[in-house]
Amino acid sequence: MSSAKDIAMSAALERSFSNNLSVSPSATFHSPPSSFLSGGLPRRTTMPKPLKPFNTEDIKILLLENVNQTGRDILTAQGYQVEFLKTSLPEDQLIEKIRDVHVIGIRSKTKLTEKVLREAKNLLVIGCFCIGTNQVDLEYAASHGIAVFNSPFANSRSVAELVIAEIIMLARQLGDRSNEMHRGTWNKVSSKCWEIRGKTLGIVGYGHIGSQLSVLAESMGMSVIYYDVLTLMAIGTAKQVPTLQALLQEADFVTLHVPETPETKNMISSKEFEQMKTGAYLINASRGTVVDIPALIKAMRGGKIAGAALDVYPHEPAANGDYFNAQLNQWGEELRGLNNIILTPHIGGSTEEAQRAIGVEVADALVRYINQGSTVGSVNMPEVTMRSLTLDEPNHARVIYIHRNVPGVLRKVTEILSGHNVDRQITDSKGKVAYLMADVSTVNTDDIKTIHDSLDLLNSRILTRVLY
Ligand SMILES: NC(=O)C1=CN([C@@H]2O[C@H](COP(=O)(O)OP(=O)(O)OC[C@H]3O[C@@H](n4cnc5c(N)ncnc54)[C@H](O)[C@@H]3O)[C@@H](O)[C@H]2O)C=CC1
Ligand SMILES: O=C(O)C(=O)COP(=O)(O)O
Repeated sequence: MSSAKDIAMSAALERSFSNNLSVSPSATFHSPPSSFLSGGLPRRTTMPKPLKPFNTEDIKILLLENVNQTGRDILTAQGYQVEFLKTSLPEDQLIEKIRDVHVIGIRSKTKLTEKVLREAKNLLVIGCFCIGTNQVDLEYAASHGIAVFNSPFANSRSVAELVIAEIIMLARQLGDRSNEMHRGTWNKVSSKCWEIRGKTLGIVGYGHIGSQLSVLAESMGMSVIYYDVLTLMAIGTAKQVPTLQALLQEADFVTLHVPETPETKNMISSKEFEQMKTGAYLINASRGTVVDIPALIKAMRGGKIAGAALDVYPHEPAANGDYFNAQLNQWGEELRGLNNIILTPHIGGSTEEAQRAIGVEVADALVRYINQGSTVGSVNMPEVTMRSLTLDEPNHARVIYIHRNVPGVLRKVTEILSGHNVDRQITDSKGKVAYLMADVSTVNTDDIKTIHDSLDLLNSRILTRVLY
């Protein structure tokens, strides 16, 4: 029977068949860093050391958009090769780079379209170190066996706090007064400056951010109404309204917290501005496509809208630097010329607290997926996990078979595994893709190769991985 080390070697070899990993002859087990153990998998009282599968130095990771140090530390501690860039990349450079890597970490700017992903022949997993996943073609990724993870709420509080600040800034025209003082002008006015106490906040999209904001706004004396496509539990004394129109007609401040989808594109346009109260305010910290910017400019110039705060834009640059001058948009100059408009460079989630938490959460999810195949928290794969195999379980292998969700697959997989003891197995599906995970024992190097090759020959195969 092979030793655990042999099996790790063979696992690395097996992976090289499906993922073109180069395999170093020095594959060994290392004691795992603490992050490996902190991933939310079942713990035992006397914790056997989880196996560190295959040669982790073979895993190549590209991190873009200044992913936080916490995340980089977790990934480098695993021994992976981590390349880090502060900015996003233009499409041609992205395509060049993505061909080579097994993992890519991005934030909201990097567009992983079908065109880009088609070139990503070795890619196993994408980490979105942010909330939004609209920048990734999730369906294409899933149908090619690429799992996608994000951080669903680690920056929600930061966004909600930014919006609170903006509500008061707009109500008191703070941006304009501050700009005037910077230019040396003393302009003390109270006309059309308001307290927020007693005013109505209309929240569009009552998810993680919207509901957090609801709590903060009520604690400052605002009344909260919200509109959402789902019927959701109201927090505090907030009230759900049945239509967007009902919200727009009643709210003094309208704030948007919906994802970017075809339905939310230009959700707030001329018709919606017409429906808003005269003198109302608009805040958009969701996605730039949700607001029709020329319509906003018109509504502000005509006095219908008394102020606006924009954190997000239809086109955002890959790196810090000149924006309105560099971007091909006709309205940049017009926006800057308006009164009482706050323009921020997509900083809703940009706090130390949020970025550190996101770094840890997403990097941990990537490690669990790469090393153990666990898809818990994935946004485009069925959620499947099992406890990790440990050093006191030699001659085991973990089989991961991502396949098209069609009839008859399980029978064929069972046949392939039938010569071995299947210690545990779990399978689940999401749409057209299914994910099967099985731990088999009494396997040696040749067995693993046979299992891998046989699974690879099935018509239903999307991706086969054998770990340990
Ligand atoms: N400015 C920034 O830095 C940040 C922006 N965001 C953006 O904020 C968005 C919202 O974030 P979360 O609250 O965490 O998302 P979430 O998924 O928790 O909540 C979104 C809510 O919008 C609702 N919704 C979806 N489509 C809708 C529609 N057509 N009409 C009405 N409601 C609709 C959903 O049912 C859900 O309740 C993210 O998708 C992201 O695009 C998120 C974090 C930071
Ligand atoms: O979390 C999100 O969806 C955001 O919009 C924040 O994006 P960022 O990480 O700042 O690129």
